[in-house]
Amino acid sequence: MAYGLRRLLTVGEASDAVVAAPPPVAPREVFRRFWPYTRGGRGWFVPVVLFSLIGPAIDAGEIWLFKIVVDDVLVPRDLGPLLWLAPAYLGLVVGSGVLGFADDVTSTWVSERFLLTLRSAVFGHVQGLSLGFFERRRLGDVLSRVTGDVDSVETFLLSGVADALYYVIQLGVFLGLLFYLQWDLTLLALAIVPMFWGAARHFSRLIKKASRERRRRSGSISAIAEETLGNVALVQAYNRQEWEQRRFGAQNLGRFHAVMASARIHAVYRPVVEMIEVSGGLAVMGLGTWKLAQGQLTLGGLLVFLALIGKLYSPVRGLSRLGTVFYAASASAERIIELLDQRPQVVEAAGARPVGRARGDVEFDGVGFRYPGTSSWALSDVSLQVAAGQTLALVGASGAGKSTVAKLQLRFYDPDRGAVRLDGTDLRDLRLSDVRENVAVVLQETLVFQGTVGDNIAYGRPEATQAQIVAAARAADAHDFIEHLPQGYDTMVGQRGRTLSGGQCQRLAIARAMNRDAPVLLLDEPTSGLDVRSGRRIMDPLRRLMAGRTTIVISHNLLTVRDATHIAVLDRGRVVEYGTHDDLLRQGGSYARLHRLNAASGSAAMRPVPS
Ligand SMILES: Nc1ncnc2c1ncn2[C@@H]1O[C@H](COP(=O)(O)OP(=O)(O)OP(=O)(O)O)[C@@H](O)[C@H]1O
Repeated sequence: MAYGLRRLLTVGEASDAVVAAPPPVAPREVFRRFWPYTRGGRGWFVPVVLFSLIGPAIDAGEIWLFKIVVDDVLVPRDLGPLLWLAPAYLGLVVGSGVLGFADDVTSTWVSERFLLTLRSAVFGHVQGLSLGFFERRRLGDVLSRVTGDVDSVETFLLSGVADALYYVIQLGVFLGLLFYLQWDLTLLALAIVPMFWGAARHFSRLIKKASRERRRRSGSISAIAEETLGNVALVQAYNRQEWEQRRFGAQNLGRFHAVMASARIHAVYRPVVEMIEVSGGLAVMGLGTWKLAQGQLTLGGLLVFLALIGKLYSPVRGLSRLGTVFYAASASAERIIELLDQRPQVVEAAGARPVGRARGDVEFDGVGFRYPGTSSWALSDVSLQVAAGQTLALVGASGAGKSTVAKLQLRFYDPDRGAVRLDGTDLRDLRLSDVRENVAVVLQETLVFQGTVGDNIAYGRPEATQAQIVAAARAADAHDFIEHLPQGYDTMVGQRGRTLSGGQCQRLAIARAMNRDAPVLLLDEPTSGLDVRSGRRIMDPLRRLMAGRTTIVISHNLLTVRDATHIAVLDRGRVVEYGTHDDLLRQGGSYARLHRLNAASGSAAMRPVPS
């Protein structure tokens, strides 16, 4: 029997959850962390407390009137007192209705205000984290925390506390009345309270465990759904639907088990509480009937006493249930705290200098960099110099470190050794937003947002006028195709530009960079993914974009590379060749070898392989 019960209350914590559980946090710490977010709604705490005081008083009044009805109307069979009792009773009911309305509206306002502040704060915090965080974490889980877990924190901090207060006041009022009526019967009724607490303590621990598991599984479900649906083309092309379905199913089943465990625990807990309550009630009824027989108590007195006991148990039960609710909510609070505790790896220095518009001199000076949590150097001892207006082309095998150079230039990461400089100043001494203000990017995978074509071009400079947007589009050779879209610049483009072709997306990205008009330009394989014709087609717009700007171009397209002032060949994080196109041809190294190969095959594309 004991074994069966233990199995019934077991919460399985399987190790296959996609998302790890956060470290536990003490309730006091949860309060300390979230209390500041109640600012702005605290003025309303006073009326909420006041309503909690009046509510039980009205309840007690109603019960007291009931006693008078029994003793003065029913027992003597006299209608007289009903003339004042009826309006008094109605008055109390109306009062309680008005109070209930005010209480509902204010407490919802306070709770929702808190949620409004907290959710925005969590979103703002997550947005401010460094790229490294997003490269390590599962986006779906982060989303589930911002949307789902935030709600539970409210229970912990506000509605839970308000309910607790309400129950304590109810307890005080009813206990006072009970002691006033019959102190010995009250003591007997209270004998069960320690049993309540014991049961609540035991069960709340189990419930917390189940809730933690449930939230973790919910995070895993969102993570898999986000990954699968976000890459639906890949999933379908490789017929991985069934595999993804199984992966999703496993987490879904994990959540099901966690919810079932929680339901079983609650289902056992409820009758346990009821049993304790009924035994208390029966004991009181026994002693009460004996007192009635002895003439020490009127019938009205006994009925009122029993009604009050019923009322008394409700806050006791409520308080013990609240314990379990608290524990369940704290599982979510832990997930939010873990998110809030993440610090951006890239932070702005205290006395960071504003830059304004930079000249555009870029320098990598003995840069060494390892991605957090990895042991190999993605870049080691990389020194590069690009004077304002010049172009540096980076070539190298896949994984050589080309994109890492771009990430350091944008200060998505800081180098572990050496320094990256803009106009001679270490990026770490400059204002972060200014560093990025001075760089425009065109990436391999073009990022197109849900919105109109015009909005997408204006993304980097929202204050741009329509004329500026059109000028940027013309320079990017995008104006013609935009004009042919159903609503021109007002045509909506889907997320990630699914409604545009690769070349069109790329020209949109060039227009966006053009509109941004930054002195430094980062082009990360802007022609990759395009066929030869589309690739050639964006060369002219690219050249127009590069004119007068410092450009770092990562490319295996010979046309872009040849134009560059300098070319650096990267191999396993090191610069192995550096010079102009002609220098490198003369040196006869891997660049020259590739160039010969390309010339022989007549192809414009080149991708050096490590020799
Ligand atoms: N977020 C990351 N965390 C850990 N390691 C990373 C991360 N991004 C890149 N790396 C590693 O750093 C090295 C350099 O990667 P990088 O993306 O800079 O290469 P790349 O030359 O741009 O390659 P490609 O031409 O394929 O885009 C690789 O070994 C890669 O595995």
